Amino acid sequence: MSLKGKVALVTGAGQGIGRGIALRLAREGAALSLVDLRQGALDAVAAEVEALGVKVTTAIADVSDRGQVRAAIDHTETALGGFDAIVNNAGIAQVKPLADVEPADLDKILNINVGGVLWGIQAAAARFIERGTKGRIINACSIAGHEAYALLGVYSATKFAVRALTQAAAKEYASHGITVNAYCPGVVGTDMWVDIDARFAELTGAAKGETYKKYVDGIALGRAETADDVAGLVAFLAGDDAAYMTGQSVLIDGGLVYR
Ligand SMILES: NC(=O)C1=CN([C@@H]2O[C@H](COP(=O)(O)OP(=O)(O)OC[C@H]3O[C@@H](n4cnc5c(N)ncnc54)[C@H](O)[C@@H]3O)[C@@H](O)[C@H]2O)C=CC1
Ligand SMILES: CC(=O)C(C)=O
Repeated sequence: MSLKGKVALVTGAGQGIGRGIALRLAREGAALSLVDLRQGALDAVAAEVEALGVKVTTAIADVSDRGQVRAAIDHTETALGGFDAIVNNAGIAQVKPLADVEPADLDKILNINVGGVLWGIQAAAARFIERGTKGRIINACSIAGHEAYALLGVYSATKFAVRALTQAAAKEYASHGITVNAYCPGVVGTDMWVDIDARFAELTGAAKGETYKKYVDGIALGRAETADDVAGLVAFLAGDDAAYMTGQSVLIDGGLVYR
């Protein structure tokens, strides 16, 4: 598929899955607006994107802040001359037994994982409608959005919420030709999983690496997922071949959760 002439904004683009998505969309010809919390990380990914021969810009924004998300979209249009797709990828994990969750924990993860996706949907849809763009909204869900995991209960709840927002937004914006879908990765070897594994070790006494290995051992295709595995699905969702698809939260996990 070609995304030549399209402009895509990716949040959480400074590393991990977001970086992989940015590079893949760039390889398909899209101009990229990279959004994250850390300028150094954004600059490094921007250099990789630029080397692929497409235009790129960066913006610092905390996705839990609605005003900052809107400002990042404004910046994208000004810098790249358009805005066709948003990938609401930024998210955090939290490993805790439900009994130990504090109000501040809940606020933080809801504000980023659910608020960040909601503000991205809201701001992108408003701009697409204003411009008459049949835009694409693509959200980060997870296997944990289809099946909740012990010690990842609140994280799982945020991903169930992303699935709900994806369905509701698809219904609300379909009449404008805007599609809304989500990708649901399994176990991707990013820093997020390094942290999850370390927290499981603290809480359960598992050896370092043991929890990650246990999860990966459950994957039918026999290996951990890469950011590029996820990015291929996101490129499809951003492209013409997905024009008739909306409201779906698609599992891409090598065979781990079956729905
Ligand atoms: N790693 C995995 O196995 C899986 C990850 N996911 C989801 O994929 C998405 C990306 O995950 P990873 O790349 O693994 O995570 P990561 O932790 O490696 O990278 C996340 C990026 O998001 C940025 N970020 C965090 N909070 C932010 C905020 N408030 N505003 C702006 N940027 C922020 C971070 O600075 C970082 O660059 C997340 O939504 C995650 O829940 C879903 C399923 C599996
Ligand atoms: C990080 C994540 O979504 C899982 C369940 O691996």
